[in-house]
Amino acid sequence: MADNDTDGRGTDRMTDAELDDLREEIRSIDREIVELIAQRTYVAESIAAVKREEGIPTTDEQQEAAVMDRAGENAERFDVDSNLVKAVFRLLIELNKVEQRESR
Ligand SMILES: O=C(O)C(=O)C[C@]1(C(=O)O)C=C[C@@H](O)C=C1
Repeated sequence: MADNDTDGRGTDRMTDAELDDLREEIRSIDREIVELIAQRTYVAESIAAVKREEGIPTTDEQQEAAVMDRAGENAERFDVDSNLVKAVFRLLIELNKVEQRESR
């Protein structure tokens, strides 16, 4: 970052340190997100195994609708854009469906 610390109080260095800390926080959150996605995928693999044994189809539209409803409710609870959160969950469901189909 350019050194434009004109007030002589080290503001720039402070800002850099603050940004580093915040980005470290994001890095740690990103890792947790991927860990949770992996956990969700493992559980879905167990669900897929049960479905296979029982001869139940991979896709359960009612369950998908319940997941999407919950995503919307949780987004509102945490004050984030519910359409964007639902788009993320749509991708998570698709990820599981691809994996479930591949393991059939
Ligand atoms: O709950 C299930 O039956 C799942 O297989 C999990 C899941 C999901 O990712 O939430 C995936 C596919 C189904 O269509 C519905 C939901």
